[in-house]
Amino acid sequence: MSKLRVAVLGAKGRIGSEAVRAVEAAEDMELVAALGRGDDLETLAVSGAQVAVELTTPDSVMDNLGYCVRHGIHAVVGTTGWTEDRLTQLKGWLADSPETGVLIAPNFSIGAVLTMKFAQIAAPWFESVEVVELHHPNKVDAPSGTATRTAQLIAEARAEAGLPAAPDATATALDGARGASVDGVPVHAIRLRGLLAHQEVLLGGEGETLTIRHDSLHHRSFMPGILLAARRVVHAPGLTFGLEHFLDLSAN
Ligand SMILES: NC(=O)c1ccc[n+]([C@@H]2O[C@H](COP(=O)([O-])OP(=O)(O)OC[C@H]3O[C@@H](n4cnc5c(N)ncnc54)[C@H](O)[C@@H]3O)[C@@H](O)[C@H]2O)c1
Ligand SMILES: O=C(O)C1=N[C@H](C(=O)O)CCC1
Repeated sequence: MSKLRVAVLGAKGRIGSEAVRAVEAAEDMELVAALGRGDDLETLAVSGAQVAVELTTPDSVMDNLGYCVRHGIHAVVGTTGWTEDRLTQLKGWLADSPETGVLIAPNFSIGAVLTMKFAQIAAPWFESVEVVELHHPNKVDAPSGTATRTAQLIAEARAEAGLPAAPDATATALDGARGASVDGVPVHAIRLRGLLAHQEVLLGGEGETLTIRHDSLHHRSFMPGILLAARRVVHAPGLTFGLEHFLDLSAN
């Protein structure tokens, strides 16, 4: 059987360099290109890449995806910084290239995907909820893409259940003391040397609290999700947002 031809963009970065090793080690894949900042995107077409794994920076991702979609190269995207405007632009490009698939995953680690799912399930049952994300201090965006997505899913679940805003009597606060509000859910971002990527979802009701915590301790935690996504995205035209759509998360 022919191998899946995979390229990595951001190949010298923290997660990109790990992805290069993971693709090289995968028996059903061939690493056909490994691009860093300033490298010629034409390499992707010339190398015959079927899937580009995009792990660069929020200022580079749109140009890279524009190229991939124009050339019918499927993409698996871990880069953060997604806004409604960016998603609308990407969907427009995909409409002109209907056989191309793009998977955007706020987080590729299975534990983080499950954290989001568990938080979504728990959200309607608790009065209070806050999200704390903790990352290495070289991270350029805050809050993390994972925390933003987690808060959006929680807010949707609370709205569907008809829950009012969480109780909060704060009358005076220093700017930032109550975190950033993502759809009404407070999100707090910690940056600390020694950390990689961690998240806590804190839920509270009368007389009880529930804490859902996930820790990525090594960039290897993201690799099974990236490889799975690369295998699946070639069969999933259009935009898929969230790795959970490529996993069967239904409980037996
Ligand atoms: N979804 C996930 O599971 C997940 C996990 C970890 C990191 N991330 C995200 O991935 C991105 C990269 O994270 P990182 O920690 O590896 O950052 P990093 O700064 O270590 O790596 C980014 C790399 O991309 C390169 N780059 C920038 N523009 C480029 C371009 N146009 N073409 C090719 N390469 C380019 C940079 O030179 C750098 O080497 C961030 O947005 C981060 O939040 C996502
Ligand atoms: O290290 C990073 O940067 C990470 N970024 C993603 C995010 O913003 O959620 C995923 C976790 C690691």
